[in-house]
Amino acid sequence: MKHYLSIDDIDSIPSWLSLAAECKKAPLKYRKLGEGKVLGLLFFNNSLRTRLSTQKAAFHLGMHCMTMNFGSEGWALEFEDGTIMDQGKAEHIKEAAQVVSQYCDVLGVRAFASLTDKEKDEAEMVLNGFKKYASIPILNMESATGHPLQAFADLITISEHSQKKNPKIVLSWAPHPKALPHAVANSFIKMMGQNPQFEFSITHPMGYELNQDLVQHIPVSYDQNKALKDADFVYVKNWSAYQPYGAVLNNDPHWMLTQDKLGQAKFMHCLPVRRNVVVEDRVLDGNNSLVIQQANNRTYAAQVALLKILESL
Ligand SMILES: NCCC[C@H](NC(=O)CCC(=O)O)C(=O)O
Ligand SMILES: NC(=O)OP(=O)(O)O
Repeated sequence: MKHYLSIDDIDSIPSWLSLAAECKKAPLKYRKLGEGKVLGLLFFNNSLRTRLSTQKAAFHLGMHCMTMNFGSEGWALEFEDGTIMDQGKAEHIKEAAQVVSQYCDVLGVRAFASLTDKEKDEAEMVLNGFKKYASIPILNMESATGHPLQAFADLITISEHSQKKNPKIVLSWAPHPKALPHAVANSFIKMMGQNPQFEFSITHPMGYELNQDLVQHIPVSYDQNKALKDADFVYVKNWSAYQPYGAVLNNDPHWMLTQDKLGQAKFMHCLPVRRNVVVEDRVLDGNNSLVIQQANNRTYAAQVALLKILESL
């Protein structure tokens, strides 16, 4: 039984990429594989793309899909062991995960970072709670520390649009009114770092350093203009500070991505994006924006991950 919890669960990036291309060309080719199988999707947070693209991927594979907005419709879950449950939490993860495992063959879970409790977030309390107590494979649909379906869709998009063998790819922080998780940036840097042919770097204001265990030797610049020079792909994302955890330190509007800064590069963002805060209209409405293609590739990223899981059952 295989899970898709992080991009470390990809056994071979080239073979996943070619399978994604195959699924994109002939989406129904593997429709027998999931026949009679049920995919359960539990959302503890909002979603447009992940919910619909994963359902579409399941449809392509012949699976039946059951989706629940768990955060608003499920019983509030307790994750700690040995708690006296006389407060707000009505159900323990131990029962919930085992019960769901009887109804489903594969389980997708979306559970963002709290951004208040670093220890629980880093321990992936919700995702790993389901992994521990469910008896079926788990698909990460954005957890506290990673968004591996997004990162794989981003890699598909870059491979489709790259004119060069060694494209220059820059991840740039941008302002945002809210404190946002690190998950998208974390999985993206991990994915880019695994491809030595990419000339990859990160730019953000001082204080927005990401988890050093993931950044490792990837070059980081505090000078956005310098970092973006001659880039082929500019991936924009806001994240809150990692230290102090979850803080919004700086909302300098000068970090918004403009057409002038983008130049000839392709623009990428996972969406949803706040126009004229994160990126100006001209970029999103221009010919160099890949955001719609990225969202389309979410279907094939999910399809490959589900296909690999189904093959392992
Ligand atoms: N799944 C893609 C991104 C989800 C989330 N963004 C958000 O919550 C944006 C919400 C807002 O703009 O209000 C994030 O950054 O991890
Ligand atoms: N990019 C992404 O995961 O979008 P949703 O949050 O809408 O699913």
